Amino acid sequence: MRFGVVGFKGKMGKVILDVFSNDGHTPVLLIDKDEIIEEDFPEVIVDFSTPDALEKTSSYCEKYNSNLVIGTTALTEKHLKILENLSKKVAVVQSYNFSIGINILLDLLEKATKMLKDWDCEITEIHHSKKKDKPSGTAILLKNALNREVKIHSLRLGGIPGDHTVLFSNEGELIEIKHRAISRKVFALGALKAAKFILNKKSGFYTFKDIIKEASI
Ligand SMILES: NC(=O)C1=CN([C@@H]2O[C@H](COP(=O)(O)OP(=O)(O)OC[C@H]3O[C@@H](n4cnc5c(N)ncnc54)[C@H](O)[C@@H]3O)[C@@H](O)[C@H]2O)C=CC1
Ligand SMILES: O=C(O)C1=N[C@H](C(=O)O)C[C@H](O)C1
Repeated sequence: MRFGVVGFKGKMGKVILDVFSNDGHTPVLLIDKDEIIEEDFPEVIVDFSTPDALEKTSSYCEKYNSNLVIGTTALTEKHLKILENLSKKVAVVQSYNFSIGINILLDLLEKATKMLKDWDCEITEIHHSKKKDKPSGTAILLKNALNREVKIHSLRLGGIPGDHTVLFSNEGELIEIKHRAISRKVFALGALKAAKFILNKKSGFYTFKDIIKEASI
């Protein structure tokens, strides 16, 4: 496929370029804060950058009729509205976490929270010191799956790609449900799976959870 990357100079952008190129796909549009390299029209644009880039990303999707995979976190209502409108014209996959493990964990939590409704519950997330947003997008997804008020504890240190733990405890027991991304490649592989999924779709809004359900992982 011909693909574009928004945020191509960033940590995720570089890994996405590597993973997509190694799978035989061709980068034809590269966008970062201060540079645009436009060689051809992309069938899919992948955006792991910053919420401020979204209007530009959306305008490129419209210009080229490109489908969009977006992993950028810290989106507000305004950004979600832009994505909703865009998804009437092209296919959009949006997720705050493109790992398979977290998306399975979301399903498990919906069940666990019902079984453990009288237990205390809190979330911890640990990421590299360069991460700009807090709490992580994934922690917000986990909180939504728990469907109750829970505290999120955020730590920023070193080069950790992404650890998330949900803790349930009563007087005598502690259950820890933990996910660790061992490298950023896992998110790029998820983005590739999403890009292949929407390649020939006309329009619509999807999450990564929809995709792994349909593909049976
Ligand atoms: N959904 C997922 O699975 C994952 C999401 N992320 C998210 O992806 C985003 C990027 O993460 P990193 O690569 O670690 O950050 P980063 O800071 O290393 O890279 C961001 C890139 O975006 C560029 N950028 C800034 N403003 C821009 C603009 N207006 N237009 C175009 N490009 C612009 C920056 O110059 C930089 O190259 C974050 O929101 C992060 O939370 C990260 C990993 C996994
Ligand atoms: O910024 C990151 O690095 C990550 N961001 C996502 C998030 O905010 O949840 C996903 C992953 O944890 C890595």
